[in-house]
Amino acid sequence: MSALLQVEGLVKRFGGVTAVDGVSFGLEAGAVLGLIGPNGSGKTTLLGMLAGTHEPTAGRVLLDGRPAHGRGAHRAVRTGIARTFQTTRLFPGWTLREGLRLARGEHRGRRGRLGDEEAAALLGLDGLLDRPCGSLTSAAQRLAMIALALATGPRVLLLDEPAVGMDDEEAGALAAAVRRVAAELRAAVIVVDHNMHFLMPLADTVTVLAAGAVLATGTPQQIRADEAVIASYLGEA
Ligand SMILES: Nc1ncnc2c1ncn2[C@@H]1O[C@H](COP(=O)(O)OP(=O)(O)OP(=O)(O)O)[C@@H](O)[C@H]1O
Repeated sequence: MSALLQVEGLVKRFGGVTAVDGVSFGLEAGAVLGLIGPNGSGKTTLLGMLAGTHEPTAGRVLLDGRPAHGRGAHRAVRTGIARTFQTTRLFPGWTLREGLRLARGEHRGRRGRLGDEEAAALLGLDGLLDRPCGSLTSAAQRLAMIALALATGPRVLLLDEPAVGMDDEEAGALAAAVRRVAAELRAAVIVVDHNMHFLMPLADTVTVLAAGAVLATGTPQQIRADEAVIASYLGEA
């Protein structure tokens, strides 16, 4: 069986800088991939190519065997690839329910869309649907951003440093929410984060980037024991 998401030989150059240098991997529905690596190793640029905001210099992204790269962020969402960002991008005066309505309305007709209560329950935001987003804790705002991404009915969800600024308890709740999203919605999830306490228990597979290329891929246990990974990244993480 071929993977839901197939990434084949992706390259991205910015002038003379090669940010991503021939990255390939496959990801099944319901699986969580952790993407780690030192600052500047190409993680955000790779997510940008998957999310349609960066045109690959070479290579391709296939969703269910069909090309899904280089078509702009809006088309990527329509195709079924949604992302969140390192910074929160919520309208502070809007409630989560209003945000969900907007996100859903923009992508009318997509399959598998979640109801408000269902989205809130998946993310552990029960009871917060009608509060202005600006009044939520920063951890709840990060979960709310994931809810908005889910409202578009993605089959692939890309999370860029979702646990930033969270304490251990908040990061644990986020990890549980991401697992529910993968298991219950059968979404393939890619999580970029520098917080190994959060990411290692969450990920099924971890891919390590160094200087734009894949240094190692394996289970969290294999990655923790990989000497090249420890030398280039985990030793300082
Ligand atoms: N728009 C751009 N123009 C020129 N160079 C860029 C651009 N975006 C990224 N780069 C370069 O590409 C390389 C990879 O950057 P990227 O942001 O993808 O890394 P990262 O692994 O996400 O880093 P971090 O962990 O700090 O977020 C870096 O050398 C960066 O300076």
